[in-house]
Amino acid sequence: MLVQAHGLSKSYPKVFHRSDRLRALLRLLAGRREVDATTVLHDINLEVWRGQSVGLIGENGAGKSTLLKLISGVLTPSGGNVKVHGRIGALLELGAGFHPEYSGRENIAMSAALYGLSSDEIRQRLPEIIEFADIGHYIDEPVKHYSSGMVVRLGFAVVAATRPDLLITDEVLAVGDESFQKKCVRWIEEYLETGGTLLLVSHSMYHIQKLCKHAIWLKGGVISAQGDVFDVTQAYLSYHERKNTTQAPQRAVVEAQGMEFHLLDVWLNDESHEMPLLLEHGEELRVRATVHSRDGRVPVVMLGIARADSTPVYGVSTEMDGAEVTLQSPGIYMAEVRLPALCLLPGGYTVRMHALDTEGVRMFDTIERGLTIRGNARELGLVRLPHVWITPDILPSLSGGKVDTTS
Ligand SMILES: Nc1ncnc2c1ncn2[C@@H]1O[C@H](COP(=O)(O)OP(=O)(O)OP(=O)(O)O)[C@@H](O)[C@H]1O
Repeated sequence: MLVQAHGLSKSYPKVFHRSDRLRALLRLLAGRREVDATTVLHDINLEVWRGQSVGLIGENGAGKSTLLKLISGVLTPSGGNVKVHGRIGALLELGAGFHPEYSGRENIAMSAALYGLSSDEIRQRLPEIIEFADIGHYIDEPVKHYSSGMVVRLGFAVVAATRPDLLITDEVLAVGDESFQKKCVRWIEEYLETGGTLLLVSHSMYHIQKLCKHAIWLKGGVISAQGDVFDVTQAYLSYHERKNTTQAPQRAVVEAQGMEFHLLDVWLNDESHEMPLLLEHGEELRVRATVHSRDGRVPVVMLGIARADSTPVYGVSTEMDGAEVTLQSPGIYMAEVRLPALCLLPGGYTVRMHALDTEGVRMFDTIERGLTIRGNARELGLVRLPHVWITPDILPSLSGGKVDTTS
């Protein structure tokens, strides 16, 4: 086991207002040491095994960064304890660990030394780290002149070169540009394939699902759910869906218009209204979406089907199938996918179309439509799978060759 946390908690003193500070000072002067505190993490029990990839999700202020800082030793717990049996590579706050006055090159040397690389190793790996960071002549400029993206590039390049036992990253993928994100995702995938362990904080469920097999949902400083990444992210997303239905709907529309890839509309069998589409079991489903691309780049479009209780059924994208989207007018693309003889069992489903960037890495927009499959079926589950019962009457024909399956 790589990480073991027992009853971990963290409190911060309550000193948000001037009056809080004054009260704290008066207490100290009166010889009382205890101060009012807010507990932001309560009784966290956690185990991470070697080779696991764990996503940490939750709303703003849920305590994700605090938990990562406790695990990486940047903060000390107020209660409980955490043990890490291995070398940690942590990408936490932007630029933490870099000296602003020194150049990128000098900072690489200092950070790599802190990670335990010898001066020979640093000299050997420097070109590879500089190549990974790929920030051109800025490598010899002081870090204080860097953009946030450049700082992340430098940080990731150093951590990648040191290949830690446990990689801890906090929203790193959200800062870099698309090509760097892609490079980081590829590096993390390779790192995991070769036995690495990952603890990743991200607000992007796409990245969490792509890189992690397990997930932990932190809510108000306690673990609300943990387990299989799809179960936990689905539970988290449906919690948000329920929450958002009680909020003003205009917000989503306004936000969507500022997006790089914005879904204009989604049609199920040529219908685009809010009412669920009614379909007989075994009929064809056609799903069409139009996407506005702010700078004209070609989007990746993804289709997802889930049962009404959020159980995922199927997901596929134009990128996975190597399918092209159609340019309709400047900046407007259309994607259509047809599912002949849809084998979903009768019930309520949600069809989702997602707009992603050209690389299929970042998800920008989602539109959902309801789908009701009608029909009489006593079978259980989500889909009707082709199958055959081996009955006495067809048994003799088995020796002759293949058996036809019913569908
Ligand atoms: N140094 C600090 N002093 C006081 N309170 C703090 C401090 N750092 C964090 N907090 C509080 O602790 C809570 C958890 O913060 P944390 O940064 O861990 O959340 P998070 O889940 O990472 O949020 P986000 O998604 O916004 O990054 C928040 O309410 C925050 O205001």
